[in-house]
Amino acid sequence: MHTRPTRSALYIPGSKDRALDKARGLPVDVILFDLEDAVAPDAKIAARDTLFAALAGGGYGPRQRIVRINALDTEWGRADAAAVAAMDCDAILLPKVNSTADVDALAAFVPDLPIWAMMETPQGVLNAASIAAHPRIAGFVLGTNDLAKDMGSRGRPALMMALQMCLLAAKAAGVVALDGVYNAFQDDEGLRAECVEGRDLGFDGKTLIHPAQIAIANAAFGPSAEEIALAHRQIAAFAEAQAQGQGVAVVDGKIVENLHIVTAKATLAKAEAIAALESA
Ligand SMILES: CC(C)(COP(=O)(O)OP(=O)(O)OC[C@H]1O[C@@H](n2cnc3c(N)ncnc32)[C@H](O)[C@@H]1OP(=O)(O)O)[C@@H](O)C(=O)NCCC(=O)NCCSC(=O)C[C@H](O)C(=O)O
Ligand SMILES: [Mg+2]
Repeated sequence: MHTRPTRSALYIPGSKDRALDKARGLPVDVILFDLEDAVAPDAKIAARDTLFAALAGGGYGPRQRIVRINALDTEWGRADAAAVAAMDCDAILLPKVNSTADVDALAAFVPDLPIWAMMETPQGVLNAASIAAHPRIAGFVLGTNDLAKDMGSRGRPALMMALQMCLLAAKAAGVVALDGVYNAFQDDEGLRAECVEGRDLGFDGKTLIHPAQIAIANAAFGPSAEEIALAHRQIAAFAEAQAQGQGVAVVDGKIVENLHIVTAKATLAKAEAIAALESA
């Protein structure tokens, strides 16, 4: 189980001082400092220095700091990787990962940092299982815009098989899986519905493009008060059943077996980790 909360992961353009500064006070679990698509081509080289200085300045607290570089086959990718290796961050995010060869290539530049993979190409999705199992991979981020572009598809239902293939691969390998962004950043109801859907599919959190999206993702991907209360009741009922020599308890008319207790304990551990993060 992953212990650090990843309910919300906000992309921040690595070129924008104001947004980089604003992020220090945002209640987000993960910051995705972007050198790729959020940065215009003529600003990419300067963005490396801007981001290096922002990270060196600190102030991001317990949030996970992950830097997305440009792909290694672009004119910026290799220099980005070398620059990120010297930055004060928690992980590096590689876009458009097609296979483990891409991960190996990046690993040569950054011997120490955990690597996260953007899953956003048809080839990458088909190779999801081997990419997730790569020993340097710590997480998947779904790139639903690029994937839809490459697929020539429209709408989230058309991507569902790809999302689930990436999820299966991530779960089998025990790495984090974050859902793609919701582009209509002023549509709260649409975002909420997509967060709930992503949570129910099994994603660990949602990638975001605007600070106004954070609270919605945090609420959807964090355990609710009802879920926490139910977990306590399941654990207590199961302990009582066991004390009476039973292997099954009943709570709210539903059976509770050992496997449900594993989930209940995971819910409580997640709630504790979120509380610790929010009080840090
Ligand atoms: C989407 C935006 C362009 C909207 O910008 P803007 O109109 O300026 O927003 P606001 O005026 O509402 O901003 C209010 C304040 O919030 C700050 N802000 C805005 N966005 C961010 C952010 N992402 N992080 C931190 N702070 C942010 C503004 O500076 C304002 O602050 P203040 O001036 O103090 O009031 C904009 O939100 C934006 O650029 N978002 C990021 C876009 C991005 O990162 N895109 C790339 C990642 S998504 C992707 O690549 C998908 C994937 O690869 C795929 O294939 O699917
Ligand atoms: Mg993309």
